[in-house]
Amino acid sequence: MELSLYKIFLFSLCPLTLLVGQLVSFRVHLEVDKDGWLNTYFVKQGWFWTSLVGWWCMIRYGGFGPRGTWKRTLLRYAILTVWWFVFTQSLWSEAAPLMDMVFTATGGRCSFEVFDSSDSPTWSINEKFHDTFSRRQSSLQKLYAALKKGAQNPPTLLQNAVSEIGYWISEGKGHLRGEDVTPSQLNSLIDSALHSWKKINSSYLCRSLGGYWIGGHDPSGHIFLITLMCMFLLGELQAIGKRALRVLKTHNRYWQQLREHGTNVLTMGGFWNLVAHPPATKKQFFKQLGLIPPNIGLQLIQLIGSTARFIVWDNPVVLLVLFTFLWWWSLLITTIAFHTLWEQLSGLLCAYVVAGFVYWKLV
Ligand SMILES: CCCCCCCC/C=C\CCCCCCCC(=O)SCCNC(=O)CCNC(=O)[C@H](O)C(C)(C)COP(=O)(O)O
Ligand SMILES: Nc1ncnc2c1ncn2[C@@H]1O[C@H](COP(=O)(O)O)[C@@H](OP(=O)(O)O)[C@H]1O
Repeated sequence: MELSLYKIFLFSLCPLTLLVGQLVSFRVHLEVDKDGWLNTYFVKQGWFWTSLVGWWCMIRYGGFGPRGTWKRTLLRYAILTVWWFVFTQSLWSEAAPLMDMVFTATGGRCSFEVFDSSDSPTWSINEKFHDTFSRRQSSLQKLYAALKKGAQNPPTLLQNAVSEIGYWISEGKGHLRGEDVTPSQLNSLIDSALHSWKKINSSYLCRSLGGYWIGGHDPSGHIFLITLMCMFLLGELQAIGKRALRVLKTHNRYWQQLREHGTNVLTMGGFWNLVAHPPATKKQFFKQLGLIPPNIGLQLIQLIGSTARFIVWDNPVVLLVLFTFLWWWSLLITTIAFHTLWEQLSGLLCAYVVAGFVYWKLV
């Protein structure tokens, strides 16, 4: 295989991003919302989006035609999908994914340290017990449900623990003050009860019971997945790139429409006013929408429609590039804000060796 400039870019993008992220993290401290829309709906469902865009490009650029490259693409996709699945997902409900096996084999476990067991006389929730208020609340609810479900004829102390958690859920405070039990006793009671009922060997199961993963070496699942996704999309771009560029250049009509309708919309009375003073409420938004002259409204709808058609139907390579950029950006954020360097490196390496082999040997 000859080493083109593109190949150098493909093979070095993720390792270089990790390096840059590490350097930036020395100077910048980032607070990232784990439950933001990008992470929740896109990165955490990343293999779905990547498959969809990858295969859609394959279909639209004639990959399934007589001279299509679908057989090779399918082989590469199948290898990457199997590896993604084995590394991050449970093959069956009792089995742990590989990344969680590494974690438990290196001393990690699912913890249920709910209450702060420092010397403080007042009962409070342990700061390490999940990182935001809403995550804490939902984890307390999961824990409450798990304890109620698991304990048939629970001993009094465990009953106390359940009712204490119930109090924290409904009142935001506890009621065991002054009773003859300490926070650390309750913690170990909850911990040993749950660990004796179930073999908690995956982060998914741990979270579903309200616990959190501590200790051990936890290879970054995000870095693993994003590296796999970037390499798949950029790797397949090689196969469709030339054709996609040719198609992109033939859409003069769209550019002409964009210029015409775009100029009309931009010069519309009140447009810049709308940009400068965006509506604060939904009501205002619809009121301002109603003020748009009908012919301009029609042009706006046509513009949105033809842009969607231009991107999704005629030139899905734009989607491929947008998604690759989205994944790359999330990779950078993950390398700046999450995990230790070694956990980032192991996540990267586990994806890189397989994706590297696939795009080195199977192209
Ligand atoms: C598929 C056959 C190809 C034939 C081609 C026919 C053409 C059809 C055209 C389009 C079809 C599109 C196919 C879509 C199939 C998609 C299949 C899926 O992948 S569905 C599952 C999606 N799941 C995910 O993406 C989850 C990803 N998330 C994770 O792995 C983890 O959450 C994490 C590693 C990111 C983090 O783990 P955590 O424990 O730390 O939270
Ligand atoms: N780019 C990103 N944006 C938001 N959250 C991220 C992120 N990268 C990682 N995380 C979060 O950091 C935690 C560790 O990720 P991972 O082990 O997969 O690398 C995960 O938390 P949760 O699993 O609690 O949501 C994940 O959602």
